[in-house]
Amino acid sequence: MGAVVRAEGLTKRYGRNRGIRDVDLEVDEGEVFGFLGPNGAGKTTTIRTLLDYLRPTSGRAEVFGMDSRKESVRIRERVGNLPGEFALEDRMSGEGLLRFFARLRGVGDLRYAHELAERLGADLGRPMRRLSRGNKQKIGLIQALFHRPPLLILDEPTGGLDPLVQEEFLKIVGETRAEGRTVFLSSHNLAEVEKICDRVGIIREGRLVSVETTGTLVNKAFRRVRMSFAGPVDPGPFRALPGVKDLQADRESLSFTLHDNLDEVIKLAARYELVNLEYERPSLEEIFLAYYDGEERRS
Ligand SMILES: Nc1ncnc2c1ncn2[C@@H]1O[C@H](COP(=O)(O)OP(=O)(O)OP(=O)(O)O)[C@@H](O)[C@H]1O
Repeated sequence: MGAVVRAEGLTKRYGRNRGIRDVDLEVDEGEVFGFLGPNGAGKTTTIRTLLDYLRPTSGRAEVFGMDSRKESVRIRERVGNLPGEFALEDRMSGEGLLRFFARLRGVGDLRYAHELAERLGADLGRPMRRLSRGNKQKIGLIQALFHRPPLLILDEPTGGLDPLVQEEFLKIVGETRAEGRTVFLSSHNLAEVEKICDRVGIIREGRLVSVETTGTLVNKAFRRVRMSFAGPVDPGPFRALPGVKDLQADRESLSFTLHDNLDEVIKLAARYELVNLEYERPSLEEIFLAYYDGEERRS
C-alpha cells in the first residue's frame, strides 16, 4: 500500500498570520485518516493546500503521486471533496446540483446518489438556499461521495448533522474503506474519530504534533481508577506512588488517574479488603484535552 497523500514541509503563511508550518504527512491507500485540532489549528488550510485551492508558501504536496500544484486538475478528478464551507445559496435544488456535478464528472448513473440521499434523509427537491445548514451539509456529502472517488477529503463532514445521520455517515465511511478507498477527514468530533479512523494526526497551532494509530493513542494514555474498600483506607501511600495523579479519597474509597505503575498500585491495594475496582480507559476526547493541556504547559 502506497501513500495516497504526501505532504513535505508544507507551509502556508497568510501575511503575518501563521497558517500551517512544516507539515509532513502521509495518508496510506485504504485507510481512514482523522485530522484533529481545535479551531484555527490549520486543518482547513492543510486541506486547501493539498488540493491547490491555496498555494503553499513553501514545501510541497502530492496526491496519488502527482504534484498538487502542477496536476491539480487530474488530482481533483479523483477526489471527492467536501469543503469546510459548503453553503451554496443557490436556487438550484439538490437534485439539480447533483445532476450538474454528474455531467461535469461524466457520471451517467445517479442511483448511488439517490441511495445516499435516502440514507442521509436529504431533501433533494428544495432550492439549496432554503435548506438548513445540516441539510446543505447532506447535499455536500452526497456530491463528494456519489461518483465513488478513490480518495475522499472531507472537512468537518458531520458538522450540523444530527446524531442518527452522523451514525449513517460513519457506516458509509466504513463501506468506503471496505472498498479499498481512502478517506482523509478533519473533525472536532473525537468520539466519531475514535469509531472510524485507523490513524489520527493532531495539529496544533499550525504544526502537526502527533500521528498515531487510534488504538495506540488510546492505549498508551492514562486510565481512570476507582477502588472501594471494606474499611477505611489511608490515601497517603497511594498518593505517593509514581504514576498516580489527581487522587481523591473518602473514608473507604479512592479515585485517581493512573499514568503508569499498575503493579505497585495493585500490590498496595491488596493490603486492604477490596470490594470494587473500576478501571477505565479515557475517551479520545479526554486524551486530546490532556494532550493539549500538557503541550500548553510545556510551551
Ligand atoms: N484567509 C486567511 N487570511 C488570514 N489568516 C487566515 C486565513 N485563513 C486562515 N487563517 C489563519 O490560519 C490559521 C489556520 O486556520 P484554519 O482555518 O486552517 O484552521 P482550522 O483548523 O481549519 O480551524 P476551524 O476548525 O476553525 O475550521 C488560523 O490562525 C487562521 O486565523
